[in-house]
Amino acid sequence: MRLVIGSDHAGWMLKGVVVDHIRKLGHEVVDVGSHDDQPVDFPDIARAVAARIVSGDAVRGIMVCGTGVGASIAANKMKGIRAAVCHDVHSAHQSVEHDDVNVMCLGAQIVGPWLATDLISAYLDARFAVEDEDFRRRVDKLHAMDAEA
Ligand SMILES: O=C(CO)[C@H](O)[C@H](O)[C@H](O)COP(=O)(O)O
Repeated sequence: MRLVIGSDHAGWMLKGVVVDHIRKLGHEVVDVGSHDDQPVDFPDIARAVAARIVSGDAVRGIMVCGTGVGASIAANKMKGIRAAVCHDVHSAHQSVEHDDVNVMCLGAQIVGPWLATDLISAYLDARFAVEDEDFRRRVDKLHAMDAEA
């Protein structure tokens, strides 16, 4: 899978761990920064991550900030993005299976590298249950909300 990943200054160190893990799993990574601890605004990076998905350049994304919260708020402003903070393994896979989440957000101030790699594995192994009528209908309603906005 081709993935896009981004972080702000609070998340860039964990982003390095995440990128290494994703590559070890055999996925391709587009890294849109940050590459150091110089302060940057998470909405700018979230926009860059989201844009790659909306354009079709990447299938899914991962965004790391201090808490994951700002990243998810910002990414969800972009049409076609379903972003969620996932700090437990169940949410990391169910958010894809039921809700077709396409940007997982992590908080580097909340999760350590070991949990982060488990979360990434669960997220990347998961597939949207497109055959389930209820899940499909709910996600279609999200698409409709995007179209209305
Ligand atoms: O967690 C975040 C947003 O939800 C950000 O990554 C920052 O950590 C947070 O906004 C704090 O900002 P600061 O410039 O690092 O003090």
